[in-house]
Amino acid sequence: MAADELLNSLDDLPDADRIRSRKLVGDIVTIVADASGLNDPERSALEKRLKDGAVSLPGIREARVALTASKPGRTYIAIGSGKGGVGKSTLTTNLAISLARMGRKVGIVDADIYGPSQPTLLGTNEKPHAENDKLVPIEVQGVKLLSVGQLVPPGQALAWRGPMASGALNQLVEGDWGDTEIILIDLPPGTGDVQLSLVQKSRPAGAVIVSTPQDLSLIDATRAIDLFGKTSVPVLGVIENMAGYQCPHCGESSDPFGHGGAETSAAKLGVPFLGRLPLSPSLREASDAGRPPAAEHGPAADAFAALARRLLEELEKVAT
Ligand SMILES: Nc1ncnc2c1ncn2[C@@H]1O[C@H](COP(=O)(O)OP(=O)(O)OP(=O)(O)O)[C@@H](O)[C@H]1O
Repeated sequence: MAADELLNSLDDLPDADRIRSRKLVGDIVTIVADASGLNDPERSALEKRLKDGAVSLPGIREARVALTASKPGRTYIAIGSGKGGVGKSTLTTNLAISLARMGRKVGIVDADIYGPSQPTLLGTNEKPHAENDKLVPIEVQGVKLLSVGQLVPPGQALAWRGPMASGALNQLVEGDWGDTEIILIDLPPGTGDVQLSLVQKSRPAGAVIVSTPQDLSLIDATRAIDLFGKTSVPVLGVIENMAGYQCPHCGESSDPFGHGGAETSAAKLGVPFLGRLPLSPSLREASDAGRPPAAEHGPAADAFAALARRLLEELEKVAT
């Protein structure tokens, strides 16, 4: 059966009126469905009916279902990576600031128990306080922040085991976020239980995967894409970081981690490519000093703004 015909046959499913978009890559279908007005058990039942219905059609081996409208008016976006050190936290900070500069009310949940770096990246050591048993995010550089790094001394979160880490991370997600519209969740690198539980609890509208261009990082990024697929969270796109290096002295360009690998992998996996950022010593220096380039003017701020715009474009596709 042709792909179009196959997608049209989804219209015969019992919950077809809730389907907002569908996409077929090979024999895997991704369905975005509107779950507004449903409580948690009803949402789970809808998800199951759509999945079961879709895989009962000939030609569909796997169905990934993303439900929208989990928390009205607020959108969570998970920022993940298969491995550490690829620049996930740096991108989260700067994307958040770019989105805030576009007029959005933005928050960051720094859930990276292995290296909560948002306070450093945003140049703050202010601690949040609690009100009515909820943590109240601090406000810094135009964004709100709750970080695991604000709750424990440096290095201590590492010792947390699954349920303890998940409990603490939920407190961050369920903080008193007020009128915040978009919350970026800086996930711990990798695809283990802590990530899985956090994604299941916060039910992000979508996920962004950060990868460097080289093979090993891409294999891990593919695992991260898989984690979101299994939890029915649409991947909004892949960002390639540390792609290409221009020597500040001689001006010659080189590709220490290869070039274009993340874009090729994204195309193969049928997920959008949001863009790339070069390896830039000035970005690292500014980040270490708590001066996110997205808050300033210049090519780096423009590059982050372009990524943020692409992110919003992809978000609109899954949210409508
Ligand atoms: N494009 C870039 N050019 C140069 N340095 C970068 C770039 N992106 C990130 N870095 C630097 O790489 C280091 C790791 O970045 P970051 O902490 O954002 O990665 P991460 O993926 O969040 O790692 P982890 O999850 O292990 O904390 C930092 O020192 C950061 O300043």
